[in-house]
Amino acid sequence: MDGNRRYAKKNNLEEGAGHRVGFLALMKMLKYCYELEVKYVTIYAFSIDNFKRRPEEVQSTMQLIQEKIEGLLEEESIVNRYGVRVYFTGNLELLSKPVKLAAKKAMNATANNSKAVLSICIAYTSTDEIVHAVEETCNKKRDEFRVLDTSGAGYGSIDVAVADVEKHMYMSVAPDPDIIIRTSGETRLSNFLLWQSASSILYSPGVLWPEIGFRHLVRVVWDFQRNFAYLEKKRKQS
Ligand SMILES: CC(C)=CCC/C(C)=C/CC/C(C)=C/COP(=O)(O)OP(=O)(O)O
Repeated sequence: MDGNRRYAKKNNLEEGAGHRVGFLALMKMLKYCYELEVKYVTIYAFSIDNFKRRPEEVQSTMQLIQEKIEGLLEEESIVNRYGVRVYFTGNLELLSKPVKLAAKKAMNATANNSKAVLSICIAYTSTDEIVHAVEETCNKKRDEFRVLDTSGAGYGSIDVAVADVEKHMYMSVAPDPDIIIRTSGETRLSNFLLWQSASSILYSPGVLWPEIGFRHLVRVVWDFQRNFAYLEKKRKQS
């Protein structure tokens, strides 16, 4: 969701207002996705690098995020209207207690929703996710090995498969994305889903996030559908 602050500047608004309009754009885009029956949507709400912003900015963005997470639980929210299960994926230990609590409450409250899945990447970077998953995998393998190794000969080498690591990814709650949309004409992934995006197509409309609309979504879905058969063939060959 790139470009909220630039949108605020462009329209002579306060910085925080850019994020508020950005949130409205997010709700609008989610509605379009669910109407088009896109089952999995993942959003990059706040990266670990975003914590390096000015402390007042981090605090006000986090306050907004907390307020909006709590709003997701209202009866008329998009999450409840479309039966969406919400996951917060990231290093949640880096969040303040109230934000962490709000996130956990939202995950519990939507746990029985099954029509779609919304993963909200918060306190997330892909490299952190990979390191965390590798660490968890090694710990698990070591424990399994300990149980099996009665010889006392030590560990030797332990095999690790791609699927072992994937099981421990925060994003194991959703399949790899077909499409990644990053606004503002930026084509960098900025540490978002690096592992999962090996076969994704990247679409980068030149508008700021709050300016995104239905036409951008339709265009990329249309493009994806046209190329789907070709992409599937390529995937199977590789
Ligand atoms: C519950 C929930 C999902 C809340 C989401 C709230 C929300 C819209 C957060 C966006 C925060 C963010 C860092 C946006 C990127 O724009 P930027 O600040 O990098 O803007 P710039 O590219 O113009 O600098």
